[in-house]
Amino acid sequence: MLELKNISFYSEDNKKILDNICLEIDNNFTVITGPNGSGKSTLAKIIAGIKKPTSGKIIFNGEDITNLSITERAKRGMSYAFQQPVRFKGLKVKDLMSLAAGKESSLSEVCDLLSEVGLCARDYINRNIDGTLSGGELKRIEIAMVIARNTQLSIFDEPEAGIDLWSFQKLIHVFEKLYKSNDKSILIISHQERILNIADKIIYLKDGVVEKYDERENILNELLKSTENAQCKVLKDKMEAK
Ligand SMILES: Nc1ncnc2c1ncn2[C@@H]1O[C@H](COP(=O)(O)OP(=O)(O)OP(=O)(O)O)[C@@H](O)[C@H]1O
Repeated sequence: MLELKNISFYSEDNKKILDNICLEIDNNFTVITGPNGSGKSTLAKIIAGIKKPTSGKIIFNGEDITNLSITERAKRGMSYAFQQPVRFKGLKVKDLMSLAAGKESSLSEVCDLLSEVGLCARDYINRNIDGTLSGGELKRIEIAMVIARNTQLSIFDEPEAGIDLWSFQKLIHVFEKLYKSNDKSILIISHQERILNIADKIIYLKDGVVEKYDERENILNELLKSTENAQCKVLKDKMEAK
């Protein structure tokens, strides 16, 4: 479905952010994880068309989409939820859901979507999408929008960021349902063990390079162990410093 061929990305000040990424992502539930600053968001933005790679190609369903805009990619079946949600001036929540679904959504459809992401429909349906909504509320509305779009590939950048534990628990079910109910694919950038636990495949990025890419069962234990070891080392260093 999605193929990344030799994708590299350099910032304006010529810093290497992604180095020759080669990946094939099939119809499944894939999680990209890795340390802060390893290039996860940059890679997701390159896939969605928000950033252009410095070199390399992106193939989606056999078509080279490297030079296509976000809108053109969206038309071909890709949607993206930002780590920092965007505000849509002059639009109400219910309008946004209809726009995302590409049809006039009924009240009950919008209510279902909002409750999926843990928002009480009655309180939010007529709210304006503006600065009066909290970061977590905006984030959940944006996730609901991606669900409403129901495209072949949905990309979520750190859906857990700014979301309380209770809503996060619900979101996990939403992702599972979205993935299992139809043969759509999900690509999530996440540090959360609970999301890693439901992935089919995990991509581990480090310093702009794919260090590991495998089925969850072949990679997760090793990843968690290395995180534990890293945490132990920090603790040990702190104790030794005392
Ligand atoms: N336009 C830019 N100019 C300079 N550096 C950049 C630019 N965009 C990203 N970077 C740097 O590239 C690296 C990768 O950033 P990116 O946001 O992709 O990381 P990430 O893995 O998603 O991190 P996090 O887990 O903290 O969200 C970081 O060191 C970041 O500071």
